[in-house]
Amino acid sequence: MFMNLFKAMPARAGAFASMKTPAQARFMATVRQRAALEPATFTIRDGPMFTGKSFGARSNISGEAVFTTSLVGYPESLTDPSYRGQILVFTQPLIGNYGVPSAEKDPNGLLKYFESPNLQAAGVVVADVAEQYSHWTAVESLGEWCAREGVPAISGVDTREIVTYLREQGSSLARITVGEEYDANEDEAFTDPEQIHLVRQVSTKQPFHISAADPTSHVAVLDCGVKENILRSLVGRGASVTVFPFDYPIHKVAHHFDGVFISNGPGDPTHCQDTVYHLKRLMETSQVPIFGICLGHQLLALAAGGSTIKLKYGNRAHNIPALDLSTGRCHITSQNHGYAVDASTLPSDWKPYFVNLNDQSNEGMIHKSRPIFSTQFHPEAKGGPLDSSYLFDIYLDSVLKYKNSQAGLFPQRDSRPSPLLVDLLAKERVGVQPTIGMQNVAAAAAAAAA
Ligand SMILES: NC(=O)CC[C@H](N)C(=O)O
Repeated sequence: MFMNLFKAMPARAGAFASMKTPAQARFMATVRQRAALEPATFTIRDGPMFTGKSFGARSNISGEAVFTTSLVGYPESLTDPSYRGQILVFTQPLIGNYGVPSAEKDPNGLLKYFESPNLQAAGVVVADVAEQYSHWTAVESLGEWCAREGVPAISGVDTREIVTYLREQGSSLARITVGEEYDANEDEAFTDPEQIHLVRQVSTKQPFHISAADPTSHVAVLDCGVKENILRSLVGRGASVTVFPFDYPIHKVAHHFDGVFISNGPGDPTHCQDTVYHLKRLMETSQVPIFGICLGHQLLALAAGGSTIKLKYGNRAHNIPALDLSTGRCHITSQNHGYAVDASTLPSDWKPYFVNLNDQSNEGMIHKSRPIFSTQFHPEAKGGPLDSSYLFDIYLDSVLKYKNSQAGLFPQRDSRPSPLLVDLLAKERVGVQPTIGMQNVAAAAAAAAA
């Protein structure tokens, strides 16, 4: 709609020249800004090329093109480390109308509005970007944010056609090029994120600690690219968390904790063989309750002896029905994944916990006799439905039970983190490099300052 208006602008510009109200002035400013936008192309390898307008960073990138059908939550999705290396295509045609919030932190030191400190997706594709935004939390537009973070973004393309293609061909490598047209039909023009250890890029390099206000338990979190709302969901329910790098030998420290949690994260789960081994050893040597989400679910399944598969185009949406096989109740769930656990490979002491009612893919598993379970969907869902957030309550109930049972068995045991350790540990992710785009922005700034 806006694009059509834009096309009509040159003929009508004179008619607006005498407008005076602030709203009209803002409108004119937007139109002028849009007129200044550079052309950009979105090219799918061995597929079609789409021409539109750049509204983000002036750089070229490639990555795996995936699509989400979520209607809201673009600041959360774009800062979700699970999207590292991916070009995110939004099927919701108008994106950006409520702007982008700040990196403000809550009283626990966790980001209030983002899922990680930086924009994680490699690129952004929308049909129609809103340059005018309005929301009480907004501090900048989607375009300003993408430009500041070094992430290219393209609008004015037919996302229906892109998604139809991706649904038929499956997730594909693609490229965003800003400026004049570019022949990207050469293999070297496309980086395949599947060849990159993405979890290593997004995981904290050193442990960090977040204390709950009035802690009742202490949980060890394996950070494979943890979403901030997972930490909020644990800390908000009274669990202090110590967050470890994804390859930390968690089985060696688990006896200091009341529970272990395995986070979401980007890429192929089979890249994380160290984590899989540590989880296997953890389940052999400890009775500690374990909960895994998304990549965490896939890693736990690999550690249990199961296997994972790559889905044709994945599930990325906020309204996917998942049936709880233990209760027969269906939950509407938030999802973002390209891989799935092959439920037929689960060993006999495990059973499927949830199943996807759209495509019958596995949505979770649960141990038959121990407090260990995991879900493919996101019970912490931000944005998205909160139907399944009760799983955090179930997990933390088992954490408290375990804590009390251990106190009975080992009266000297104290799982509270030592004040000295809490003091020494960082309070946020350590040494995580932002996306390549952001690194380019930082390098350019350093070069300009030199
Ligand atoms: N959100 C996630 O943790 C994604 C898991 C994994 N990278 C996948 O795409 O399946």
